[in-house]
Amino acid sequence: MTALLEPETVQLASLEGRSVSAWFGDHKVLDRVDLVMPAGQVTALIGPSGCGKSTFLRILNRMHELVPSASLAGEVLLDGEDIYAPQRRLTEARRDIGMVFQKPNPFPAMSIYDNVLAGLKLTGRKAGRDEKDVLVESCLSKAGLWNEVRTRLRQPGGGLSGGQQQRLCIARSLAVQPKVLLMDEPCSALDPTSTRRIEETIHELKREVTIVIVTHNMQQAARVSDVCAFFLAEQGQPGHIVEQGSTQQVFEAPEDPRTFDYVNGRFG
Ligand SMILES: Nc1ncnc2c1ncn2[C@@H]1O[C@H](COP(=O)(O)OP(=O)(O)OP(=O)(O)O)[C@@H](O)[C@H]1O
Repeated sequence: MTALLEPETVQLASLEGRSVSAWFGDHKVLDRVDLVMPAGQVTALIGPSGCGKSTFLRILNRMHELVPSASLAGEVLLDGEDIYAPQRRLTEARRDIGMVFQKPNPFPAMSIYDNVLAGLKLTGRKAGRDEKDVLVESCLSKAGLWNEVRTRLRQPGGGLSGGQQQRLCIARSLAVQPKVLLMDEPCSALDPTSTRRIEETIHELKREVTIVIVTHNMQQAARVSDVCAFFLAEQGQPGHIVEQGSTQQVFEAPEDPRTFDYVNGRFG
């Protein structure tokens, strides 16, 4: 059996969208998006509501195709390999590229311990009790939750606070050892203290997993990300990237006046 846990093994991977377009039926919502999300860095996707950030994020781990009317064009390269290539399995992309959603979604009646391990069944990996214990502790520690739950691992995940539930969901994502973690507004349902805890967790995690985060919070994008992409959908046009670059450049010296206006809160 493959060792379940190799704490010293860091698999940093880059993700790249190449000329990604997306449709719902005949409504085109993204137009030829090119974006490199560098290995071991945090990439923030920002932009007004409806400009296609979440759609782009869902394309990155093949969730977009779950919507019956949805289609797409372009490529998504994980370390240079197209996740949409015919020989690549859907489950492979979902294992390599995890997702944390806006609303924390642990299995509420399942124990904290079992919540962390919930994804393992999907990947078909088997583990003994000791191995599971090590994995649960490791993932909860990485998600910044271990000290708060170590004495109540058998209690239901639904009994945790919203912020703790979100960190539990991060731990659950980490248990299958993804190469990339996608986060779709992970703090929007949380209070400021829980938000800061998640942001600290993101800082810690980027040492071992590439992170892509959608956020409406400009301060958060500036605090957590290394790279930033500004999406916009103008006057019924499909969403596209207006500007991308280092977060410092996008926030402090944007080239496009629309970026300047957006990051300074002038619209959206
Ligand atoms: N399941 C769906 N069916 C049809 N249209 C959809 C669906 N999901 C999103 N859309 C449309 O696609 C466009 C992009 O939506 P998307 O949610 O990706 O934008 P967003 O930038 O993430 O918005 P927000 O910041 O509000 O979450 C919008 O016009 C939206 O109405």
